[in-house]
Amino acid sequence: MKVAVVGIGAVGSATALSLIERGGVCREIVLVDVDARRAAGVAADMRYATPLSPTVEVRAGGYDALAGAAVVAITAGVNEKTGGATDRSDPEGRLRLLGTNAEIYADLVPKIVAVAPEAVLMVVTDPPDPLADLTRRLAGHDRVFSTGTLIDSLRFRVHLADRLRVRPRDVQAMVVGEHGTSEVLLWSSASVGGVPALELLAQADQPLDEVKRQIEDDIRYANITIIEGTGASQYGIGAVCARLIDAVLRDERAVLPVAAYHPGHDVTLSLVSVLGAGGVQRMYEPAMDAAERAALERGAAHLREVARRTLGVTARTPPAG
Ligand SMILES: NC(=O)c1ccc[n+]([C@@H]2O[C@H](COP(=O)([O-])OP(=O)(O)OC[C@H]3O[C@@H](n4cnc5c(N)ncnc54)[C@H](O)[C@@H]3O)[C@@H](O)[C@H]2O)c1
Repeated sequence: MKVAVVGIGAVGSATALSLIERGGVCREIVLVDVDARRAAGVAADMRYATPLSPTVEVRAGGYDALAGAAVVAITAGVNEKTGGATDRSDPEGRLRLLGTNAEIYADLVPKIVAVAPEAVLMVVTDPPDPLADLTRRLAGHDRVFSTGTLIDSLRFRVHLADRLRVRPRDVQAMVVGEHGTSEVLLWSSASVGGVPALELLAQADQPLDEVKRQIEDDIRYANITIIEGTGASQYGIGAVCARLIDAVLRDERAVLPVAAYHPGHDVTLSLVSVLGAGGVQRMYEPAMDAAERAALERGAAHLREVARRTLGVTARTPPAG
């Protein structure tokens, strides 16, 4: 199996390395970047890690090298730092990057689809949900999903686990909606070993509202906290990308909060998605209380408005081709 990564900056490089280290996900990894020398340098560096993992080849190439790719991860474009989206008080957040990155996608998606018409396209570039809507349209097919709120859900689990002093793996907690400022943390269903997380947090000395607000801020602005330290969030998302590619290639039908076009909301957003061959196979609405549901509806309406305003289309516009 061949996997391609388009955009070999911080996120693309972390994705490729995670794929190698995860092991056994694919036989070949192709790296493509508008800066061909950069892609070649990263491939040359990573090749030396491959003898430590199950057999995998890494090489750089042009778009022609995507022929036969089963999954293409698109990580090309400006990040929050370069695109000026690092202000915690800005309600638009990552949506500020849409204009610039939509132009980049308009250039590269047709090139990908021309050589890899069967590939599942995984959108990682910010803002991933509107860009997945655009990609679906440009590609002319529905095998498109975005990494959505899986990374936010992992952050939720990690910060809850910190507070509750348990390992994150044993925390069940999900974020749905937009991968962005309108995302919705599902506090009502967050649990540890079947015990509601809110009940456990209420036993702490600190007032519950304060704890919730602190955790929400940690998650909502995790990207900015990371960027203030390193300039780019990359390792967490790189691991997420490799995990999702694995789920697609093995047709796992893994149940994960990733984003795909949802006809009911008429936009791409994250719900409970079944991920396997071909991308997202089904989506379910998770249990939500009234406030969470209202927040999800508001976020979806905002995403629809963004699609109309910035892309000049609604996601319902039939795919081209
Ligand atoms: N979905 C998520 O959860 C998530 C998490 C972290 C970052 N991101 C996003 O991922 C994107 C990449 O971030 P980064 O930190 O790696 O940025 P970066 O600047 O390090 O890398 C971007 C790469 O894209 C390449 N590129 C630009 N235009 C291209 C084109 N037309 N064709 C091919 N390659 C092109 C650049 O040469 C560069 O190597 C950003 O939009 C960032 O905000 C998303």
